[in-house]
Amino acid sequence: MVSTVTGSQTPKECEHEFTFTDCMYTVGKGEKAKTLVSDISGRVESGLILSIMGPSGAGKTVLMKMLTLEAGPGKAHGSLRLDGQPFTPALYKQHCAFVAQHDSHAAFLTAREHLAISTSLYQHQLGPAERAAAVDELLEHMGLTSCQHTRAGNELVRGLSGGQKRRLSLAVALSKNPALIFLDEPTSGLDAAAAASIMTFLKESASVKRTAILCTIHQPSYKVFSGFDDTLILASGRPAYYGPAAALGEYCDSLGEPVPPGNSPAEHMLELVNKDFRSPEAVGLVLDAFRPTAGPAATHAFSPLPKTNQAPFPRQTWCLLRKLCKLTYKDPTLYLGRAVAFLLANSFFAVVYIRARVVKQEQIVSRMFLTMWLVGVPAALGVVSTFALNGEVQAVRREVRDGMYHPVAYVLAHTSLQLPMMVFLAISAIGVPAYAIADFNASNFVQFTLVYALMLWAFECIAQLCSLLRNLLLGMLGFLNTWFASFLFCGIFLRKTDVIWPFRAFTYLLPLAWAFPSLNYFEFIDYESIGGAEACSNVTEAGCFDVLGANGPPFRCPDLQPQQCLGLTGPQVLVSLGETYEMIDLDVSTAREALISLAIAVGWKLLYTAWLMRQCNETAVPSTRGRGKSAASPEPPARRDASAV
Ligand SMILES: Nc1ncnc2c1ncn2[C@@H]1O[C@H](COP(=O)(O)OP(=O)(O)OP(=O)(O)O)[C@@H](O)[C@H]1O
Repeated sequence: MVSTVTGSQTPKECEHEFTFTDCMYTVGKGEKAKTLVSDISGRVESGLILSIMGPSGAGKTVLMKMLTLEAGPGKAHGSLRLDGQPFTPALYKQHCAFVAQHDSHAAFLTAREHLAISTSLYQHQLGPAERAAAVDELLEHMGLTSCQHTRAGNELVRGLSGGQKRRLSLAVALSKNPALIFLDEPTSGLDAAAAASIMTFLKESASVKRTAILCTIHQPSYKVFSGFDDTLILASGRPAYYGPAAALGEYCDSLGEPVPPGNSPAEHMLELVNKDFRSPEAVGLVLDAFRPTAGPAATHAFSPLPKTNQAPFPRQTWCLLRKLCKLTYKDPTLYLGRAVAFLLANSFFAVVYIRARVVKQEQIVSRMFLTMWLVGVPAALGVVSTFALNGEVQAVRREVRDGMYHPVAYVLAHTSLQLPMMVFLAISAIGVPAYAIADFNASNFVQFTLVYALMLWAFECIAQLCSLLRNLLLGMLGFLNTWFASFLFCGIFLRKTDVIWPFRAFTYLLPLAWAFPSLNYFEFIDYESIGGAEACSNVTEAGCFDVLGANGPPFRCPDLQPQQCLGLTGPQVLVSLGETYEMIDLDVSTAREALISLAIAVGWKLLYTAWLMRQCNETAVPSTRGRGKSAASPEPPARRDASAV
């Protein structure tokens, strides 16, 4: 049995301190309730690194999520305090930063550009020269000066190495000057040398920047482990050791399990508590031997937490807009690549329907269907946005939680760029295919383009909404299904009135049904003389298709088959088509339809914004209820001292 440890004297004065006491996390209810972590306590202060280690399934991720106030499926209990104050989402936002296990940099921005953006948001009070100096200092501090102009890269684009990316993530976090940084597995996926170099930079950041660092780590090498000040080892959700990393070897001795020569204490201890290597009873003995130590009753004196103000809202929007513009220029995925894809796809359809380029009776229906393909196919390619934005939104959620900017600033910046890009995409989609190849009526080019751009924007907003689904595949399927519903219920295949409820809602809420009538109107309305089928000349003589009286609407002879003659002028054609395809209408109010399209797009955008804000604000503060008397005013635990074991 290991003796109870009195612990070293916690410094009575320190800059900042984060404590977590008596932490417990449970999922499920009643008989199915399961405790994932329990009885976990620890503390970390400025300048020190606390590592949370444990074999796979020990509860590191659960604990890290709980400490960073991330909402999860279960209930968190315990007391978290920063400088003695209850740890709230607001305190987290102001004074903490999180470095996720998977870096989420914009692949096409360089290390310097990433830091320039984070610095101008976090340190907005500095002038341009001071900010540039701050970026230089961060680059130098994290050893990134030599690769400052290298883009971050991703699986497809070469860029920074894994270790450099991790250091860039740390540098971005440091640009906030946080009191506390949480790191999730900072060395995972790195080779031994890169992991050791990360450790060096972490130590330096803690001591030079006076940051408290708390990180989870799976299996540290000796070099990495020796960089930690304190360590908390978990197994089966319980603490197996908490104290100075340097004292772990002695603790193993006291357990009667000395560290074998050539092994690191961390490696040895992790084997002692790993159920894959030892029996549950043997692991249980190690866990039972651990005695948590009560903290000293002394009150601490802390330096005041720095006053951090988020950049003013217009500045946030402006910085994000600049970042997004830069990305649009450098990253072809989102817009430039799609513009080319639209051009190629629509050119294909224009060539397939090449005979319809001559406006004559036999080709009018083909021309209408060509319009449908020119509209429908690029709309479906909005799925690319769901894919691209799913990655981006993960970074946005994290940055918003870390207080870099407000989610509405991001939505505004994104929308300000998105709107002109929709016009650009519309021109790419129809410019050459519709007007050069298919010879559409150019007199309404501007109106046609604007309605088309509005329709694309509505789909873009739907794609954005789908990108919020955490499962990318479900997001993409969600978008494609919505697009398909829009296509099916656009009014060509089914009359609105024939669609049963609740499916009829699709005919009102989705964009194609509102864009298609206007686009056909703009294409056909100005044709003054349409040649073709012989029947048409007879028809004219018979008086059909004439304007009734002076101002009446055009009409078609009741006994005339549409395939014989659809009309000699654009308005007549619109009337004829409208008899078969209900949504085509000579009397369509294009302004009204455009406003409805706009309202649909704005509706989807508002839905997206609300959901994004909800995701960004999903936090869970552990409750202290139901944890007994000690939980009401828990004391932070004392660090174990090497000499005390
Ligand atoms: N939502 C949940 N419902 C039920 N059990 C869960 C849930 N989340 C996690 N667990 C369980 O809690 C335990 C701890 O999981 P956690 O992900 O924290 O482990 P870990 O230490 O981070 O492991 P690794 O290093 O492999 O990531 C595991 O046994 C896991 O199966």
